Amino acid sequence: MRFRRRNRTTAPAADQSGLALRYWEIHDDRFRSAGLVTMARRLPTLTGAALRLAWQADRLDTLAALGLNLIAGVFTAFGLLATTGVLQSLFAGGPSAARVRAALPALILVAAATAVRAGLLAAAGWAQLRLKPRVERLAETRLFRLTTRVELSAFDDDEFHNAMQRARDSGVPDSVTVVEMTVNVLTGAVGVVAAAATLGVLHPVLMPLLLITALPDGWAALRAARMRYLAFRRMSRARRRKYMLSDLMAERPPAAEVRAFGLRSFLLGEYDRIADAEQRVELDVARQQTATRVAGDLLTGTTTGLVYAALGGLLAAGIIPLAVTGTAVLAIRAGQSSLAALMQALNKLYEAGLYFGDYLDFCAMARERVPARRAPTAPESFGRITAERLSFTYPGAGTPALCDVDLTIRRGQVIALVGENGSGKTTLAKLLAGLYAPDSGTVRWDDTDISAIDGDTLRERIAVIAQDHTRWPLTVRDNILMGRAPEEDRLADATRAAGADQVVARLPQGYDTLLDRRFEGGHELSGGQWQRIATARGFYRDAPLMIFDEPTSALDARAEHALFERIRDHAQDRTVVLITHRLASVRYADHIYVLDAGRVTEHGTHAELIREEGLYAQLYELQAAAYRAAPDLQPG
Ligand SMILES: Nc1ncnc2c1ncn2[C@@H]1O[C@H](COP(=O)(O)OP(=O)(O)OP(=O)(O)O)[C@@H](O)[C@H]1O
Repeated sequence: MRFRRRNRTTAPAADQSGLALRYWEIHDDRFRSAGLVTMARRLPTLTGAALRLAWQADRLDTLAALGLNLIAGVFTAFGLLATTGVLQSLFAGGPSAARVRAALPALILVAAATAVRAGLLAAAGWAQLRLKPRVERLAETRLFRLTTRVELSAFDDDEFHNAMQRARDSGVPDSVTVVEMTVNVLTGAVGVVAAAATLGVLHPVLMPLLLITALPDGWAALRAARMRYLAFRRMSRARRRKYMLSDLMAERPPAAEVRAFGLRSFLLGEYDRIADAEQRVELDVARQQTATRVAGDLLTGTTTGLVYAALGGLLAAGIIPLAVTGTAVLAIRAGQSSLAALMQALNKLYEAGLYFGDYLDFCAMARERVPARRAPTAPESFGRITAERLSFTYPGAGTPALCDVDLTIRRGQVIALVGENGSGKTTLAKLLAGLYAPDSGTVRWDDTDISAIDGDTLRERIAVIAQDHTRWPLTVRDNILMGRAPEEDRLADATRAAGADQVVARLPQGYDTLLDRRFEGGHELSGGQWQRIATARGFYRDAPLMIFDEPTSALDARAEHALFERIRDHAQDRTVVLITHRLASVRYADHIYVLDAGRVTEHGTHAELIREEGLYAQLYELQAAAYRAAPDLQPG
C-alpha cells in the first residue's frame, strides 16, 4: 500500500455531510484500503511487523507473553474436560454423599487447572505490561530517526506532513496496541480452540454451534472500528490545522502579536469552524456505530437462543446425555466469553492495525526520502566551488526558484549574493550547502560533484547561519555548541567574533543561562541578541565554507559594521557566501552575484557592477541616496 497523490484542489468542494470543504479538508482516496477484505489480507503482515517490533524491544517478554498464553489455553481445555468428570459423577445413581466423594478427584483437577491457568495468565499479563513502554519507545525512536534524516524537501510536502502527523498521533501509540492485541487474539483463539475441542470431544455437532453465536458480534465490532478509522483519516488535515491554531492561541512566540493585532476572535472563529466540522463527523460516526452495535446485539441474542434450543433438542432426542449437556453449556459459555474476548481483540487489532499501517506506510515513505549513504566523504576543503546550470523548483511550486545559475567561488573569497526579495538567494545558498538537491545542474568542490559524496560529511564542512535561524530553547552554551564537543577557548573566540560576548556577559548564568522563558530561570533575548548567538554558532563550527544569510538584519549599526569586519577577517583562510540587502557592506566582497527571478543577471566586483549600471547599480544608488537625502542630518 502506497500513498497516492491527492488532487491538490484548493477550490471548495462538497463532502458527504454537505460541508463546504477548505484545503485542509480534502478527501483522501486511500479510504478504500481500509476495507474489511483488504484489511484481513493485510493483518498477517501487520501483526508480523508488530511482533518483530516486540521481539526487538524485548525477546524474553515477547516469548513469555505468547508462550504463557498458549500454555494457559491447554489448561482451559483440561479444566473443562475435568468438569465433565465432575458432572458425570454427580449425575450418576446412588446416595448423594457417595456421588460427591466420587466427583472429588475430578473437582481437585478442575481447581488445580483453574489455579495454574490463572497463574500463567497473570505472568503473561505482566510480560505484556513490561513490553508496552519498550515497544512504544522503539516505535517512536524509529520515527524520529527517520524524520531527522529525510531530505529537507520532504518538509515542503503536504502529503508527507499528513502522513507524519497520523503516524505520530496514532501510529506510535497503536504499535503497542497491535502487539498487545496480537497476544490477546492468540489468548482468545486458544480459549476458543480449547472450548471448541472440548465440545468436539463431547459431540461433533456442538462445535459449529459455538462459532455461530460469535459471528454477528464480530461483524458489528469490525464495522464500527472501520467507521472510526475512516472518520479519523478524513479529518487528519483538519486536525493538523486545529493543532496549528491551538499552538497559535496557547504558545508563547505568537502571544504578543495575537494581542497586538487583536487576532483572538479571528483565531477562535477559525478554530470553531474546524471543531464544528470535526464534531459533525464524530456525531455522525457515533450514530452509525450505535445502529451497527444494536443490530449486532440483536443478531447475537437470536443466534444464542437458537443454539440453546438446538442443545435442548439434542438432549430431548437422547443424542447427548444430561452430564454432557451440562458440560456443553459450560463449554459454550466459556467458549462464548473467549470468543467475545477474541472478537474484541480482533476488533481492536483491526482498528489499531489501520493506524499502525499508517505508521508503517509513513516509515516506508520516509525511508524512500532518506538520502542514500554515499561512500566518498567530502574533501577536507576546496580550492574552488563551481555551480553549473543549477535549476531548482520547490515541490508543488509552479515556477522555478532558480534557473540555470552559474557561479564560481574561490577559497578565501567573500562572495555576496544580492537581489530583491524572492529572487532566489536563500535557495541558492541552500543548494550550495547541500540542503536541497538541484533538479538539474551540478555543484562541484574542485572536481568532486557534491551529489556523489556523503551529505552528512559535506554539511560538517559548511556552516550555515540561516536567515530564519531557530531560537533553540536550550542554554547559551548548547545554542552555540549545537552538539559539538565543548572547547572553552574556541567557544569564547566564536562568541567574541559574533559580538555575542557582551550578550553572554549580561546574562545571569552566563553560558549556562537557559534561553526559554517558559521554564523557571529561563531568559529571553532581543532579536539582535539572538542573531549574535546564531552567528557565534556558525563561527564555532569552524568550517571551510561559511554561509551567512542576512546575518545583520537585526543588528544595530555598530554591531553590523563590526560583524562585517570579522566576516572579512574570517574569510582569509575560509570562504564566505554572504547574503545581505545592506549594499554598503557588500561593496567589499570579492565578487558579487546579482539574482533576479531565480537567474544570475549580473556579476562582478562592486566597481564593475556600478559601471554596468544594471540592477545592482540601481539598488546601490537607492540606498546611497537615502543617506544623501538629508545632508543637514549628517554628522559634521
Ligand atoms: N520552502 C519553499 N517552498 C516553496 N517555495 C519557496 C520555499 N522557499 C522559498 N520559496 C519561493 O522561492 C522563491 C525564492 O525564495 P528565496 O527564499 O530563495 O528568496 P530570497 O532571494 O532569499 O528572498 P529574501 O530576500 O526575501 O530573503 C520565492 O518565490 C519563494 O516564494
